[in-house]
Amino acid sequence: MIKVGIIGATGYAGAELVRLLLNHPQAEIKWYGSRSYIDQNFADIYRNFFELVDASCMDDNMEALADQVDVIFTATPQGYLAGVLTEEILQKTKIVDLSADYRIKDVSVYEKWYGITHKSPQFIQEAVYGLCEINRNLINEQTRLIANPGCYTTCSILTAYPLVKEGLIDPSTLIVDAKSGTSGAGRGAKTPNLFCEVNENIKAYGVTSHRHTPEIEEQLGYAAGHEMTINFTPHLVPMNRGILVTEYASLMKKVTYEEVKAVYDRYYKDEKFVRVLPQGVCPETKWVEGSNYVDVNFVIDERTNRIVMMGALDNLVKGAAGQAVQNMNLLFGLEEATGLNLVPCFP
Ligand SMILES: NC(=O)C1=CN([C@@H]2O[C@H](COP(=O)(O)OP(=O)(O)OC[C@H]3O[C@@H](n4cnc5c(N)ncnc54)[C@H](OP(=O)(O)O)[C@@H]3O)[C@@H](O)[C@H]2O)C=CC1
Ligand SMILES: CC(=O)N[C@@H](CCC(=O)OP(=O)(O)O)C(=O)O
Repeated sequence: MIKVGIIGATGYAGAELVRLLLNHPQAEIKWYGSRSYIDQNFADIYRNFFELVDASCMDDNMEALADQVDVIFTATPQGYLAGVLTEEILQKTKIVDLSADYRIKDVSVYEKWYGITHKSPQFIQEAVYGLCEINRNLINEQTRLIANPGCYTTCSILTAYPLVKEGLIDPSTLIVDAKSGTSGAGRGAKTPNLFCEVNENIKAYGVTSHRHTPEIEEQLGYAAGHEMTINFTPHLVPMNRGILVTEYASLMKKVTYEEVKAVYDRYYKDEKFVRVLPQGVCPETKWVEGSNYVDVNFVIDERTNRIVMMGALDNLVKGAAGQAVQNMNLLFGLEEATGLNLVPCFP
């Protein structure tokens, strides 16, 4: 059994990790880390775990935890892991970080967009960007630190990746319009996320300044083979879970539906968690909810010579905890989908 510790188990992403790991045949949760609920029953905080979890919340002492577990998931705010990570910890245990601390290779870019000083940039180069469909060859039993991609970025990157990589679209024209349910903002109380602010409403935020912009640019830039600059506009919508992205770009040449479909199929036909939908079917968040799937599709607009690419995923599963478990499986040489055979739920 893989012994697991979760720092930030009491947050939305951490609690989703608990839900997934309870069903994982080879993982055992040893540590439910918290900051505000130390010594309280975990199942008193999230009553969906009543009679399923019999454990109290522990503190966030990474040094003590590293002696006891094989892997630590940090589902904590930006800057937390960078502030506590040491070489000693990494020598004892593996880490899958759900925050953005190690996702961006250029520390000055991280510091500019996040507005915080990175406390341990010496580990940035070592961290592997854990987008399994693209980087699985870099993740193995020797890997110590995974920078788990987040919800908007996973959806945005996987939706456009094949066409950027194949040079079918002009990367300089890419526009990513994204929508998220409110669980994407975490469990902490914030006025813009109160019921009356969100219900019956839809609003853009972080326009031209959202911190996921450089992450998408960096990763799609690797696919393009050169630096990219994009527009990324997130919106908050009155749903619990779900990310929907609609991406627009100019085509480099005239292409048919069949040609583009063949490209998507070439990249994703063997990918269990990426589903390329049939012609004319647009991805919807409700068809991926509770699962580790990303649904993608596209429509060519011959009138404007642009292509519209679409993707949908569950922000807490493929956008966070599910992807983190996928990475854990690779880190321990397990079949990548172990514990992740989750059928989407509806209604
Ligand atoms: N929500 C989502 O859809 C996604 C989130 N993420 C990322 O996952 C991480 C967690 O997000 P989310 O679960 O939404 O956030 P939440 O606000 O719901 O949870 C944050 C967690 O971190 C703990 N925590 C907060 N501050 C500290 C601290 N100083 N020291 C130790 N623990 C602390 C909290 O503990 P306590 O509650 O006990 O105080 C809580 O368990 C973030 O980095 C986020 O960007 C990534 C992808 C998707
Ligand atoms: C709705 C909402 O507020 N969403 C969050 C994204 C949370 C997340 O996924 O952050 P990381 O991918 O960086 O981990 C936001 O826009 O900041």
